[in-house]
Amino acid sequence: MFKLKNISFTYDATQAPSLADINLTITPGDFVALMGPNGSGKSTLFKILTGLLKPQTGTYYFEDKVVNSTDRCQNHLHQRIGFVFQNSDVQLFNDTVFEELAFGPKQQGLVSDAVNQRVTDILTLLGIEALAQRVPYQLSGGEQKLVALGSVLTMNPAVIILDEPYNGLSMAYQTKLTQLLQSLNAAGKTILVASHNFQQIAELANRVVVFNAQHQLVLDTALSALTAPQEADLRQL
Ligand SMILES: Nc1ncnc2c1ncn2[C@@H]1O[C@H](COP(=O)(O)OP(=O)(O)OP(=O)(O)O)[C@@H](O)[C@H]1O
Repeated sequence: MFKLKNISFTYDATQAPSLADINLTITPGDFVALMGPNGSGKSTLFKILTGLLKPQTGTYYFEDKVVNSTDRCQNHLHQRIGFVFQNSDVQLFNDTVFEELAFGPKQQGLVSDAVNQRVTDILTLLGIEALAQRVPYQLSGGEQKLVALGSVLTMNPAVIILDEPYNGLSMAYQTKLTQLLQSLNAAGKTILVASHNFQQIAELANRVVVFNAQHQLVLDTALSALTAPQEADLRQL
């Protein structure tokens, strides 16, 4: 599904790369956790995968095609990949939560009844029906995170990428999110999650990819194959 070959990315030519020579393959149905210290490059990788940033070197393949900057290619990424940002407020721009969740399916060309049904289903699934007519930017951080997730789910993407999705969520919603992501993965969705919380990761993912402070990918393994010292290191992140 995703294949990265020797990808490097630098925000500023005067600085060291934020991602250094990354090779990574992700297959459909994978549930991958990205871990690593602050600033190691996890969000940068997500922005490359979603087409928001273009790597200076290396090749990025999505569904066996080289990703380039053409509108067609970018639209394809946008249709197939849903991205819940670390700061959800940056991705909410509609006047109501209902409109926020309706925006994606409308763009996909769904008729009005189908859009309304999808939005209602996702509001119910997330337990946020009471927020439907609220203004997104006036919501709490946790509420905004749920709305951002909802706006991704209404598009029914094949891949769901979540950057630190548990931040700001109450315990009840953390549990709900874990169950939801498990059921989405069981239904065939490919899921990538960045988190610093090994405990949460261990309940979810089947694979862990780890970056170091030098922005290199230093470990890529099944969670079940982690050694005790590796697990102890991940619990410190
Ligand atoms: N817009 C930007 N301009 C310049 N440098 C940036 C920018 N965004 C990120 N960086 C730098 O790129 C590196 C990787 O940052 P990134 O946000 O990808 O890390 P991260 O692993 O997601 O961190 P965290 O766990 O803190 O969220 C860091 O050194 C960061 O300072």
